[in-house]
Parts: sequence; C-alpha cells; structure tokens
Amino acid sequence: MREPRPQFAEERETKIGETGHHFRHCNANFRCSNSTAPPRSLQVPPPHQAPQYVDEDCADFLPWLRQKAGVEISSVLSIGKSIYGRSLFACKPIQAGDCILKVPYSVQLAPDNLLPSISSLLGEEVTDVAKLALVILVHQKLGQASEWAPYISCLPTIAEMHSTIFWSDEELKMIRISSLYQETLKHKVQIEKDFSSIKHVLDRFPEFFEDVTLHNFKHAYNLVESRAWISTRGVSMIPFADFFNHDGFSETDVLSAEFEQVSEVTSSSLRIMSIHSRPFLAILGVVIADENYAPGDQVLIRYGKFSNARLLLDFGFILPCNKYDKVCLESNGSCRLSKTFFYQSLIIKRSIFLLPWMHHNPLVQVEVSVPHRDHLRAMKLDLLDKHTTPPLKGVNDFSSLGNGFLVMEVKSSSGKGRGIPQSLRALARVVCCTSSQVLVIYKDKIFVCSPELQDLATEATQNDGGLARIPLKNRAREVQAHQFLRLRFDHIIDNYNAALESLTHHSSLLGKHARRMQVARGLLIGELRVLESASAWLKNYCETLIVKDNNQKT
Ligand SMILES: C[S@@+](CC[C@H](N)C(=O)[O-])C[C@H]1O[C@@H](n2cnc3c(N)ncnc32)[C@H](O)[C@@H]1O
Repeated sequence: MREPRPQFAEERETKIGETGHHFRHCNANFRCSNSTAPPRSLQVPPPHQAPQYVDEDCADFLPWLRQKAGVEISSVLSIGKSIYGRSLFACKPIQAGDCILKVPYSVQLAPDNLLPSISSLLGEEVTDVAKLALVILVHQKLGQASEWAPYISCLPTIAEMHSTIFWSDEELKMIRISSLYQETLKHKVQIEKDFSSIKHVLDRFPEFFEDVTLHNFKHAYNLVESRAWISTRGVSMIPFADFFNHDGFSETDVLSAEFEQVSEVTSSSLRIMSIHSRPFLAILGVVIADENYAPGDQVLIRYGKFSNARLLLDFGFILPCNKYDKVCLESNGSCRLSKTFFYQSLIIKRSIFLLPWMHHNPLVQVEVSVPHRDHLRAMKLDLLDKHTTPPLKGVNDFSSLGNGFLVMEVKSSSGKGRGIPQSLRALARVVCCTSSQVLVIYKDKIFVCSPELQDLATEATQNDGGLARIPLKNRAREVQAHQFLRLRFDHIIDNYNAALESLTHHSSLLGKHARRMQVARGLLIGELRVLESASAWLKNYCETLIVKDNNQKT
C-alpha cells in the first residue's frame, strides 16, 4: 500500500503508522496537480499529450456510480486514457479550491463487504488487504451478475500490472543488486502466507473460489495495494478516485500539507493506519483541487513521497529522476543489535518494504569490519551497543528496514550532506579509531583502553547520548573515517555500474520483458545517482578538511 494514493499512505521521514496520530474521520482533501508538469514516467509521451478524454470502455461506469451513490460524483472530471492507463481529466475549467470529487462511503468497497459467512471463518491474522482481495475475487466470479460489475470490469488485468511481485525469477535477477529484490521476495512470501491462511475458507465456498489460485489471489491483492485507500471502513477501493494517476513532481504534500487543514477546517476524515507495517496515511472521499485546470488537463495527485523501488513494488512503475529515491546501507543480519553483525558488515539495500522474515543474502555486501585483531574491538562494540540508536528508526520506506542507514541524494557535494545519515558517519568514526591504545592495569588485570574512544564516550554522555555525532577533534582521523566510508560507497557504485552494464546485453528481451528491463535500468540508475552523490559529498568533505589542515600548518 502506499500513501494517500490509492491506498494512499504517506511515505514520510517519520513512520506515520507509529506516530499515534489519529484523525477524526472525514472526507479528506487531496490536492491535485496539473498534468502540464514535465514527463513523469519512463513511458513517453507525457500524459498531457493528446489525451483521450473519454474512455469508451467506461461508458456505463459513471452513470452506474452516480445511480448507486444517489449523488453526483463529479461534474468536472471525466475518465479518459493516457499512457498511464485510465486517467482523470478535467472536462470543465477547475479553479483551485473547487471540490472536484466526492465518493460516498456507500460506493466504496471495503473488507466489511465480504459476506459474513465468509468473514466469520477468517482468522484474526488475515489482513484487511487479504479480505478486500477476497471481496474483489467474489465480484470477479459473479461477473455481470455482480452489482459492482461496471467497476470491477474497469480494473486492470494481471497482464497490465507490473509490480515486481509479478516479475519472473529471470526478470528479478536484473534488480538483484537493489534492496527491491529482497523486498519483492519478502512480499511474495507474505502474500503466499496470507493465501495459505485463507485457503481453507476458500475451499468452503467453491461457488466463489473454486478456480482461485495463488496467481489470482496475487492479482486481487495487488489491485488492493495499488489502488486502495484507507478510510474509516479500513482499506477501501474507491471507484473513480482510484483513476487518479501519480505525479511525483508535485510539490504539494498531499499528506502532511493537507493534514491539519483537513482535520481542522473540514469535516474530512483523515486516518493513519499501517498495513503490513507499512506506514501510510489515507484520506477519503473528497478531493479538492489545488490549482487551476483547463479542460483536457489530466488531474494527477501525489500518492506519496515514494522512491522508485516502492513505486515499482506497489504500483508497477517508476519515475525518471525521482527525487525521493533512496538507498539503504543496512547492517547485516536479522539482529542489528548483534555486535558482531553491526560491525562486520554493511549491506547496501535500496529502501522499500523489507519484511523481517526474509534472510536472503543481499548481493551487495560491504564489509565494514573491525578486525578481530583490533585490540579496541571489544571496547568499540561495547560503546556502540551502549550509545548507538537504531539508525533507520522511523525513516524507512520499507517496514523491515529497521537495521540500515538510509541514504538519500545529497543535492550538492559542497552542501550539508544531509543525505548521509549521521549514524553512518558516527559508525565510521568509531570504526576508524584504531590507535592510541594504552594498557590499564586494574585489579591485577590488564585492560586495553583508548583515550580516543574514551573521549567519544564522554562526549556522548555529556551530550544527547549519541556517539561520535560531531566531527572528531583529530582532523586526520575525521578524514580517515570519511575516506573509509567513501571507499565503501565507491565499491557499491562499481557493482551498480557492473549490474547496469550487464543489463544492456539483454537485447533479446521483447515486449513486457523489454519494458521491465528498461524499468530495472531506471531503478538502478536512480539508486546509482544517490550513491554517487554520497560519494561526491564525502570526497568534497575530505578535501575541504585536508585543505583546512594544510592551511593551519602553513
Ligand atoms: C490508482 S491506479 C490509477 C489508475 C490506473 N491508471 C488505471 O488504469 O486504472 C494506479 C496505477 O496507475 C498507473 N500509474 C499511475 N501513475 C502513474 C505514473 N506516473 N506513471 C506510470 N503509471 C502510473 C500504474 O499502473 C499504477 O499501478
């Protein structure tokens, strides 16, 4: 799920699902953005070019929805087609602030639409996503006999969906270097788990589920993940509203910018929930235009501040130059508090929903080891154990990336370097403290001690407890620590370049596979950009320190 998007949850720097915010229910406001922004996806031409304003396939959809709702849903939007699939276009001039869409709860599909005879058999572990997937499967089976048929028939087929959960093993290999690879495997396992937990119920209702395979279930599941929103009814499919496409270039923060306004000024319902531990915010029912639109403009919303990996996993597309791309350097293993793992390796992963029960070996692994022969090893481990806070707490795209260092693009190599987590730099500072050992004899025992590490410990205690958060007084050591990090980044960069190089040789791929290869390349290129920006920043940082040092000496 995602953001206010279809399941529109916000991908923010804080884990929304854990903030404890709970908004009175409501009709939420979505700000929409005009499709005159630059092209957004790999699929050219841009969406505002020659849109087909009326989607003939949906001819009976709006009259049906209006009749079912008993009210006008929107008088200013029409359903059309763009390169993004079904899309919403302004059919009349729209002014900022206009309410452009209202979808009553009565025409939303939620888990409570499941027949009580079915839902009563489902265990508590069955998620809302899985339940809503079952609702979709029931209506798919009913076909034209379903009262939701005009909507269900508008949903994309599995062949039209490109989430990496539908990629073949061969296709997935193309993104093996990215953490999305692990995320995808983990997510597939989660879906399989959900399927096994409902299988006995499916068997009890052959009239609805006789032919349902894991494949069909996955399809329905991803329909929910790529289109559902969160409402007070839980995860909901909102017909018509789920035809909005995503605009990653929009500066409008659908979630947070609207947040207070919605909860305070309108009677809207904003609610933050978490599906599969993924943070997302959802809003519902009412969409307010945030800018003016001329007839024919595609009206887009921002699903969330999603990196390409997340867009690809949930929605099956990526954006070129996605400013929300991130890379995660993750401490290895399932147990980040393990001193050994914490020190011994850092793994670079792209950030997305990594689920904790998966332990496949990541392809890119960077050793940041404290050699066993390091006399300070025990002390370093102890210090880190005492002072290091979980580096990724609350900042990850993916629920399971609790162990890593989330690296975002550093906009300027001479800037503040905010894309490189302090905790990662701190780790490098500690790891690089390798000298100044002294032996202390205490109670007839010999202890190895380091004034340098001791200083860090004192400094941490005197400040906020964070270890090595400020530059080391010893400038040469500070440079050494950052050069050490840069080496690791450069190693990963080399691996990304090699992976990209290998993708260019997949010329035999056709159709869907060729498209997926293009997407895989786009994903890796975006992550490489983040890595290169970090490396450039580290280089600049070291050079600046060296110059300062030289100036002081002369
Ligand atoms: C909520 S639905 C939007 C309506 C959808 N286009 C349809 O045909 O029903 C989300 C899906 O739309 C497509 N989509 C939305 N925004 C996109 C974008 N910026 N670039 C490419 N595809 C996009 C993706 O297939 C995504 O899974």
